[in-house]
Amino acid sequence: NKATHATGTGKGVLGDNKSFNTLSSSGTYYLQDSTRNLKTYTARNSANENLLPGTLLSDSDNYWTDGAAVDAHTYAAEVYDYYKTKFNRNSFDGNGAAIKSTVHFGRNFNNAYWNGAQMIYGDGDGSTFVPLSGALDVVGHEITHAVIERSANLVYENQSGALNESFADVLGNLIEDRDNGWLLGEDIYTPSVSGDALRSMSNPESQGDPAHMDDYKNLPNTREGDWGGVHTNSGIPNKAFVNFVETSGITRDNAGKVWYRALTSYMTSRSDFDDARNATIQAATDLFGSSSTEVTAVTNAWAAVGVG
Ligand SMILES: Cc1cccc(C(=O)O)c1OC(=O)C1CC1
Ligand SMILES: [Ca+2]
Ligand SMILES: [Zn+2]
Repeated sequence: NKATHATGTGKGVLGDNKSFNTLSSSGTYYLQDSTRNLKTYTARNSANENLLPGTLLSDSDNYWTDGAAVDAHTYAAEVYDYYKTKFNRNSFDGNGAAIKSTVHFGRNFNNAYWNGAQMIYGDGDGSTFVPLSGALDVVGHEITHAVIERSANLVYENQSGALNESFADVLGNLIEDRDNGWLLGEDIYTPSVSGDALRSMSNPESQGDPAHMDDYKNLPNTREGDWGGVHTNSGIPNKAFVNFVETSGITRDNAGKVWYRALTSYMTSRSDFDDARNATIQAATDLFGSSSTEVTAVTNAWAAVGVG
């Protein structure tokens, strides 16, 4: 008998109820959404990347109690839908590529990343992080790394790497779509501390990150130097995006269209902050006209962080 679509239900990492597409085959349900080409696996706490993607998650009654898996699957569906409906992009490659997510990678693993082929989520150590798929902005960030790789393919070091991180933060928060929500990872970071986050786009300095070129951190291009500070110098383009949204009165959707068009039409692997400024000005010009308030706002937004 062939596999058929089913609807699973379950609780996410934070105990919230949700439903999602699963596949039913020979009496077993699988975490596979064939309408969006999503598959969610478990590494069963192995840290061996050679065993990825691991085991496709299955369940006997389609009621799922693995919160990390439920969130990885449902949030990947939300990210897929965002790219499809807002930008008419079918998956990260634009061609319906399978979005594979593996949860429970490693032990106490405080990390989440795109490894060039799939997403990998650790469970966190319970004090710095809870399972990292439990935040929509994180899942949006990780899948956007894949979109970036298949478009501008910004090299993950120095200014191009900081742009890679920034575009992932921007899209992650646009997809999460919270009121004045410019924090990253707030839902899964330090469960015993409220109000903090991994990063803040509106106030990078609050997490020790620069919000202006004057404070650009010249870190070594090594693992210890975070490849030239890609997760910290991202504060500068992040702040530029927040300036753009908050001074122009543009909708978040239209701001996202400007950034997406810059990324996919004008930026390349070695684009630096000045190139990103020019790309976003060109994209705003394409979409709203050279004398539009949007073009003025995006120009001022970069100037305010010392770019241009
Ligand atoms: C938690 C974490 C550790 C290392 C790299 C990344 C990474 O994906 O760059 C990472 O995920 C994030 O930054 C998400 C957005 C909060
Ligand atoms: Ca957020
Ligand atoms: Zn990242």
